[in-house]
Amino acid sequence: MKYKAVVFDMDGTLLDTLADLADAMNRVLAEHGFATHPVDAYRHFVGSGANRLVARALPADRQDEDLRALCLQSFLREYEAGWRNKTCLYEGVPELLDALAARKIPMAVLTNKPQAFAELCMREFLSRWDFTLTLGQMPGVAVKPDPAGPRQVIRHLGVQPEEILYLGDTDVDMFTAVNAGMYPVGVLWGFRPERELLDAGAAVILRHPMELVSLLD
Ligand SMILES: O=C(O)COP(=O)(O)O
Repeated sequence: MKYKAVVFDMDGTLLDTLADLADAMNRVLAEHGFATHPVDAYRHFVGSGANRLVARALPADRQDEDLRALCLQSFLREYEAGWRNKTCLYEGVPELLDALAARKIPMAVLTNKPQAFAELCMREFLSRWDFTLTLGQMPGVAVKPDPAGPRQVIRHLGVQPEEILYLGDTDVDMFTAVNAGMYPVGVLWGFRPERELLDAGAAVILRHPMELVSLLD
């Protein structure tokens, strides 16, 4: 078998978190008297960490540092209050994780979600499965697509980068896989379109989670 481990992105790949993220940020925007965004707009705001989500959601002419920092704190507070209201596993993900577990394939999560929320989500939605590591965004550590996070995950898994399938739903995820030497697998059930994933280097595109299993044979 060519591939020995699977690393997953979280938001838009394992979990549909879009509505809870959007609701939290829209509450912050409303609090400041700014226009809110439709939930679908957040498909393009999520993926590069909470800092970038806040900056992308704020009005273009209100990007001053202090306001961004204040809104980031408010966003984290609001998200803490509502992170599991509408969030759920994508259809087919439990079956895929069961299939990987049955084959004893080591699994890990690498996400730009703040570490504390990544851990909460793992406990709430993914505790049935054994993950070697969950690595989220931490202060002072560069977010994906920087290769620092992937290197840490690869070390923990104890396999070569080219033996790892990295599944993600955004261009950032594909760049992350390419930068770290992992095999970039784009998924279409998440937040972004196929064209973006292909342009960012996706080697293969999945329409349903169980399609991953054929890459392991
Ligand atoms: O940007 C985020 O907050 C999370 O994004 P990711 O799980 O797709 O890395």
